Amino acid sequence: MARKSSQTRSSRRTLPEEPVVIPVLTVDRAAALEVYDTTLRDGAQAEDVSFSAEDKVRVAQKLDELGVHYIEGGWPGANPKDIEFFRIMKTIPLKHASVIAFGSTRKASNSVQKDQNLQALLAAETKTITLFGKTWSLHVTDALGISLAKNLELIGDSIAHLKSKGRRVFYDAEHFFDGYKTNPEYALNTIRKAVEAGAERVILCDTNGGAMPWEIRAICEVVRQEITVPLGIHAHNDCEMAVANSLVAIETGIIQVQGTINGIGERCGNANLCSIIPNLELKMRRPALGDRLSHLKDVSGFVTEIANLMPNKHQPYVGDSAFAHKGGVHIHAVLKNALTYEHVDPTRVGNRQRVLVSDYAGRSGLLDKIEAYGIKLSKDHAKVQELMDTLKARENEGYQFEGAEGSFELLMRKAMGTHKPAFQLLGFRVIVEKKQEDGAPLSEATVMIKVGGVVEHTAAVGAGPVNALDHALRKALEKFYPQLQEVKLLDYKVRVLAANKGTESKVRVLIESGDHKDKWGTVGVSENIIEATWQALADSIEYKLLAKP
Ligand SMILES: CC(=O)SCCNC(=O)CCNC(=O)[C@H](O)C(C)(C)COP(=O)(O)OP(=O)(O)OC[C@H]1O[C@@H](n2cnc3c(N)ncnc32)[C@H](O)[C@@H]1OP(=O)(O)O
Ligand SMILES: CC(=O)C(=O)O
Repeated sequence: MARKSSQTRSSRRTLPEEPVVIPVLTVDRAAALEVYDTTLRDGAQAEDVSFSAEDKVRVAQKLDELGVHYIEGGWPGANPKDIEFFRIMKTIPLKHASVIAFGSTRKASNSVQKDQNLQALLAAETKTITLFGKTWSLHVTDALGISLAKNLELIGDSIAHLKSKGRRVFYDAEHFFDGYKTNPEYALNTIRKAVEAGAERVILCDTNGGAMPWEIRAICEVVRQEITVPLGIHAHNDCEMAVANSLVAIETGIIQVQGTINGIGERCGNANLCSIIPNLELKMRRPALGDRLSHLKDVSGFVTEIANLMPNKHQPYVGDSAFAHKGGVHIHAVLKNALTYEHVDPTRVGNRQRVLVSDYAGRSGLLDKIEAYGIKLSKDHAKVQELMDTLKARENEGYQFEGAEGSFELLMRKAMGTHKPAFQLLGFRVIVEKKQEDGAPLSEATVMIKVGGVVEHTAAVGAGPVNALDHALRKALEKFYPQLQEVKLLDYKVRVLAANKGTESKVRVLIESGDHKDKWGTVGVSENIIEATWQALADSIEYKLLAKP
């Protein structure tokens, strides 16, 4: 069967009549927007994230390809890794972005000349420096322990010093919204001071992420009347408002938006650029990256990998599930016209439509899958109903085919009567032996299989029973099918089904395998973890050996 990639499917995307346009309120729609990425600085402040200097360089290059305008690379006064990053970046030409060093205003006890933080910022040799300072009287008195007047001095002379050394300065007004709500006049005085000292941008920060969109709108509108330099917004996500707050700020005329890829950042994260950018481009018609928007999913995945985080499938726009349809009613409609259940075309952000196979699907979804293998059947064909029944029965037993397209393809071929098994299992045995209380257990597996008329019997050891079984099976099969040498086990997941049965529970094993050009998932279910593993392993091998074009 020739399988067509689901990526090649292009559902119709048409509307019978034009929708009414609800206008956005943007004051100055013509003003060019600046996308300021702080994945490498504020994103690195996320729990569980740690970038090496080399990681940071790779991410910076990727962000440059994406076309962001500014990349905040780190705080050079904070650690040697960040100093190293700025050193390396001096030797790497970027096409679109400028790299920015970040740090605070001088310490109250230091002069600007002696302040180590300002010295390190200058030593990073970036054209632009982003300096953050205190806005909120609470922070001035309780965190810094200085007078309100002294804080204004810190802001003014730190910025003026960096300007005198030929740097452009962007000023991050930390806790601007909380500060404004407590003492509006003082909050405005801090940013007036920054502008007077030469700051070219003033970025209003919702540092604690506690502001609501209507507060952001009202306060930004006041600041727009007071401050002549272009403004920015830097929002945190503690109330899950960071994206909304950033967009509302832009609607009031703010031109720089700060955020991180995938929204990573301290506590609940920063404003997610992977949502902000497509919302700007596709919903507000404000160009941010232009034709590079379609690189967004790729960049999102790259940062997840480098940060060593679990991908969030359900992330808007760029998650694997963002355009995945599971409900039968949805699938039925979306296959006729994608607009029925998709708010935008997934390809605009580099994503794709997916139709999932599950017991929530009806025959339309199944037919779509079958058609992807080049088979045309009518909706009421007996085979379709038979396969649907098998699928639902399997899902009822605990199988899940959403992440196991390899097992699904085998199931479908078996139902259609076109599958020729590559081997027959005659038996396996797995032994785990522990001889001493403090000794490591030994795992050994033997496998007997038949290929054509030839019986093969092999044994292998492994790091654990699964590994031993995998080794023994491959050892038995590789002389018949040398192409199996290129198959790698990429992921192995076990999920306990109905945990209330304790160690008697059924488990579902999901295996992801891959070779140099393809990746596939397979599944097994049993009360016995080794049997569940066997099913998933055997499917993985069978899938690899399918005759494909
Ligand atoms: C909202 C934000 O995300 S701001 C960025 C936050 N990010 C980070 O803090 C990550 C990097 N930070 C670090 O590595 C360290 O905190 C350093 C190197 C900057 C400072 O380390 P230390 O000198 O040991 O100070 P420590 O971390 O204990 O305390 C922070 C210091 O900064 C001072 N400080 C904080 N904000 C400001 C400011 N806006 N202006 C001047 N000084 C400030 C505090 O008063 C305190 O100084 P003190 O010890 O003299 O009272
Ligand atoms: C500057 C910054 O990161 C903040 O205020 O959140």
